[in-house]
Parts: sequence; structure tokens; C-alpha cells
Amino acid sequence: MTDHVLSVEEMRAAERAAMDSGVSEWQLMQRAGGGAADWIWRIAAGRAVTVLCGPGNNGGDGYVIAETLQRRGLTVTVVAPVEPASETARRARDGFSGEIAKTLVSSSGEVLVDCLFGYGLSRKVEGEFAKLLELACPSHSIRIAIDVPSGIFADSGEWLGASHRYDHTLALGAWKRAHFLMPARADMGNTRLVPIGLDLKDPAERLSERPRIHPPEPDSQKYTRGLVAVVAGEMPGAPLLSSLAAMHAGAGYVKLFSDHSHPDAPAELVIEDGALGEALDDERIGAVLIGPGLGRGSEARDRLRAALNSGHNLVLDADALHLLDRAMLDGADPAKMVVTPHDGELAKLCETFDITATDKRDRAIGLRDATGLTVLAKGPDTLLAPAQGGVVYFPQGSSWLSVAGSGDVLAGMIAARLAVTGDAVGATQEAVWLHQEASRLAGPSFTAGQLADAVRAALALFL
Ligand SMILES: NC(=O)C1=CN([C@@H]2O[C@H](COP(=O)(O)OP(=O)(O)OC[C@H]3O[C@@H](n4cnc5c(N)ncnc54)[C@H](O)[C@@H]3O)[C@@H](O)[C@H]2O)[C@@H](O)CC1
Ligand SMILES: Nc1ncnc2c1ncn2[C@@H]1O[C@H](COP(=O)(O)OP(=O)(O)O)[C@@H](O)[C@H]1O
Ligand SMILES: [K+]
Repeated sequence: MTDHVLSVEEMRAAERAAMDSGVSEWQLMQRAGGGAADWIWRIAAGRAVTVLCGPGNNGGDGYVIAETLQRRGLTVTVVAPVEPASETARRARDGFSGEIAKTLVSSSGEVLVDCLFGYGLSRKVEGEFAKLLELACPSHSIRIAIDVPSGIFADSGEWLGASHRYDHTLALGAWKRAHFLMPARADMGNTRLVPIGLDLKDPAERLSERPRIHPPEPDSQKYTRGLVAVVAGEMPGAPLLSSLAAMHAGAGYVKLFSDHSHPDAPAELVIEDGALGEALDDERIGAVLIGPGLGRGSEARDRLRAALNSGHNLVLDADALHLLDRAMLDGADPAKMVVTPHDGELAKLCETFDITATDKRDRAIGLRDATGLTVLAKGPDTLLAPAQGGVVYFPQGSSWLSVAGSGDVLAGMIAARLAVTGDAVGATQEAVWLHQEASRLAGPSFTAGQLADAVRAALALFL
């Protein structure tokens, strides 16, 4: 399987299980080093390579890589400040037929292969190791990290020591959390997985699989195809954007419950004003979105209460996340709800629900566990903590998505997919993929409106 995302502990257990089944650590290292060397061979395209080897098995991989590339005719320099500490790494070092330098020499290669530390990093990178990376990273034009960049803590994605930028990162055996979490992911460049034949089962945490979106059933009509209710509040623009995105993301019918006039709204968008409670009484509603443009005053609070008590599937975003608390959730069914906080909103929710965790993944899990809500923690390292458990990560989205209103578009799409399928976790993943694909189709420097316009073409790519 290629979609597992493992903790260091799980990775070690998977390797132990492989060894219990008769595969030696040496064989695993051959597969890891050999598989990584295949990628490096293509990337290097004949250029000289410098391999930095550390004391552990990441260093062991480095010697296997160096020997493989040298045999294929590349000029390879190995720099190892210390002796290998493990028996398998020593065996790999002994199998390298070239010279091993203790420090970086000026005639080093153009391609850097960093095998100082992998997931075994246990403390800050300092002293000779830190100096070596400081010298080697800027003096090579292409930098490739093996498993993870040395200095990255594989479970959290934080740098223990100075950060460096890589062009490529080759994950060995399985993805680690750091491959999807900031700040690590921003420094990893292109990421590739090198399989080493581990038998992985039932992942608790995984990479979202590219979804397949189905066209409406042959006997569909507009109500059964998904009726989305977008609840507006103080500001008219944001809920309109959400409505447009919902209309393009496969909903059969989108209604905007708003007391504003919306002169720019398309004719197809049905706008209803008046009492929200009654409007939400419609059993045909498949999903309600509330939060974009809602406001935070007493009227906003009343509208949020009405939405929470409606019994419909719900997407809560933006202002709704500032108003939500235990009292509001009382009597509502969190299993039917998705909350979509960005980092600031996640911090606010954690304060409201007494979650003390400091990093994003733990906060999202803490919030999910404390409330039973499905939590989509947005940003450059968007991750989903489904109510049912586990964590789902996503491929990196375009940084052009960091534009005002982009979250309103996403929320509208989640509501649409939820109204269509009734599956909060599946709908949220579909919407994140649509968002990313729409951002590619919209080109650089799009506005949120242009992003919403690109959703229909994005959807075509998932049919
Ligand atoms: N265990 C296995 O079966 C396999 C492991 N593989 C490789 O092995 C790596 C993990 O190997 P290890 O567990 O040996 O760990 P690492 O090679 O990541 O590093 C651990 C070693 O570095 C030292 N160390 C940790 N942090 C340090 C710091 N800040 N400064 C100085 N020294 C430090 C430790 O004392 C230990 O000797 C993976 O990332 C992967 O590259 C692959 O070869 C596949 C098979
Ligand atoms: N640097 C980035 N890289 C990838 N995606 C990003 C980045 N910054 C923001 N996004 C995405 O853009 C959206 C922004 O949402 P949000 O912060 O709620 O914006 P707004 O409130 O303006 O609508 C989220 O889906 C987020 O994941
Ligand atoms: K490394």
C-alpha cells in the first residue's frame, strides 16, 4: 500500500514485522538504498554526487546508494563525519568501494544526497553535523533528502536545528507524518515514495486517495441530487461565493438564505429571506453551510443555533467557529457536522473546548475527540480528523489558494458534496481535491470568484 502515513513507532514495528517474517535488515536496506539510487540516478543525469552518511541506518542507506551509483559510472564522494553505529550500517559502509572523507572537500559534486539522519533523529542537529549541512546544502545545486531531510523530526515535521531546503525527498518504505506537515513539507521539494516491501495493514493515518466523483443517478431530480442551504448573515459576499462554488460542485439545487439584495447573484441561485427556522424545516435539504459572512453578534448566534438544531448535515466555517461552544452543541448531532478551521480558527476552537495541544495534528485530533466533530484543519498542510478516528493527509495544494475567499469556496464545495453523498468524510476529501484541482485550472493569481468558476472544469477531472 502506498497511502499509509506512519509514526516512527509504527515504522519501526513494520520493519520488525518484516524481519520476523524472514526479511533481514540488510535486505531492507538494499531495497531502500537501491530504490533511492534509481531515482537519484535519473535526477543526477550524469552529474557528480556527494553522499553525506550519518551514524545510523539512514547513513547505511547512503553507503548503499553511493556504491550503486558508483557502479553505474557516476562520480561519487562520500562524506561521513563519524563511524557507523549499527551493524547493518557498518556492513553497508564496508560494501562501499570508494574513498570516505570525514569532511566536505571543495571538489564535491553538484548533487547532494543527504543521509545523515532519518527517522531516528533524537535530538537537535549540532556541531560537526550542523556545520556539514551548512556547507553542503548551499554548495550543491540539487539537494536530495533520503527518507526525511536531516534535522526534521519525522513525527511532527518540526526542524530540530537549522532548516535547509531540498529539491527532492525520497520517503523510504512508507510516508511519515512529516512528509505532510509544515514546516517540513515546504522544505522537502518533490516527494516520492520508495517501496521496500513492507506489509502494512489498516492504517490509522493515511494519504487521501484521489476520489472518483459519480454523475447523478439516471432517475435524479433537483432535490434528490443534493439541495444545499447556505445561511448568510451580516456580510453578503462570502456566502454568495460559497453558493457559487456549491452550484459548480455537483449540487442539484442551491438556496441562499439571506436578507441582503445580492444584485450580482446569478438567476439560478434561489435567494430566500425571512425566518430561518422555517426555511430550514425543509426535509429535502441535504446539507447546510453556515459561517462565511455570518458575523458574531446576537443575530448570528441565533442563526447558528437554528442551523445546529435543524438536524441537517452541517458545514461550519469562519464566524460559526468563533461562536460554537459546548452549550450550542448540546442536543445537536456532531456526527453530521464538519468544521473547517484555518490555524487561527483552530486555535480559537481549542481555547473554547479546552484543548491544550500545540501542534496542528494534535489540535485537530483533540478537537475531534472532545466534540465528536469531523475536523478539517486547513492550510498548506491541510489534514482531516474524521469523527470515526484516524487522520487523513492531502497532497500539497497550490500556494495561490492563500487568497481571501478561498475558504468560502471550499466550504461551499464541502456542503455540495455532502448534500450529494451524505458522507461527511468522503465529501470533505472530494472538496479538498476539487479545490486543489480548481486552483491549478484557474492559473496563477486567481480571485476567489475565479476559483469558484473553475470548480466545474475541476469536477470533470474526477468523473
Ligand atoms: N530499520 C530498518 O530496517 C530500515 C531503516 N532504514 C533507514 O534507517 C533510518 C532509521 O535508522 P536509525 O533508526 O538507525 O536512525 P537514523 O539513521 O535516522 O539515526 C540514528 C543515529 O543517529 C544518532 N543521532 C540521532 N540524532 C542525532 C543528532 N541530532 N546528532 C547526532 N547523532 C544523532 C543516533 O544515536 C543513531 O546512532 C530510516 O530513516 C531509513 O533511512 C532503511 O534502510 C530501511 C530499513
Ligand atoms: N499556502 C497555501 N498552500 C496551499 N493551500 C493554502 C495555502 N494557504 C491557504 N490555503 C488553502 O486556502 C484556503 C483558505 O481558507 P481560509 O483561510 O478559510 O480563507 P478565507 O477565510 O479567506 O476564505 C484553505 O482551504 C487552505 O487550505
Ligand atoms: K536524511
